[in-house]
Amino acid sequence: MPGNPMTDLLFTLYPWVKSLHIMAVISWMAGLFYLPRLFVYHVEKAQAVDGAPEIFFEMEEKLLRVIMRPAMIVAWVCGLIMVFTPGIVGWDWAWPWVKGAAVIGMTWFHHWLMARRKDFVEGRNTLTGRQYRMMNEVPTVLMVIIVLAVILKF
Ligand code: HEM
Repeated sequence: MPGNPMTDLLFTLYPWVKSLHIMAVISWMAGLFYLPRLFVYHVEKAQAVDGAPEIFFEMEEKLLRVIMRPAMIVAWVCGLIMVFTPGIVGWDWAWPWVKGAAVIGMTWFHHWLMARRKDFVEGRNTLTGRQYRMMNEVPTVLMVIIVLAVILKF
């Protein structure tokens, strides 16, 4: 639809929005990979050292609030702007649906981590280091699915 000012604007912005999307996704993923690792050491090591649990609380809270939440919001906003840019997403293909499902899974995982942080703060964490190590594979698997979906466009 050339000539429509809104469409023209979305086309002009598209490479910039995509760049911002990828920057946000990198930052979000960094936290999604690292926070479960912090939980592993929080469970297994923190009790042995005076003052260590408080340091872990602060690191976990800052990572979620300062890096992960803003990055998730920017990734979603930029992703949705591209979804509404005509001609970018072909809904007849499988990849947008596969990516959409994986991205919802990634967002669920983010909220799962938030809930586990709350458990730590309230002293009612029940998961072991091994369980947190296993949950660390969730964002890895979802990332592989998402990257293959956006690159192969099956
Ligand atoms: C948060 C919700 C998300 C939405 C709504 C979304 C949506 C989109 C859309 C519509 C595109 C444009 C596709 C194209 O230009 O052909 C795109 C590109 C891309 N997305 Fe996402 N995305 C999201 C999250 C993610 C995540 C979590 C990752 C990585 C783990 C990711 C990785 C990418 C990459 C690498 C591209 C560039 C692909 C290319 O060069 O064509 N996205 N995204």
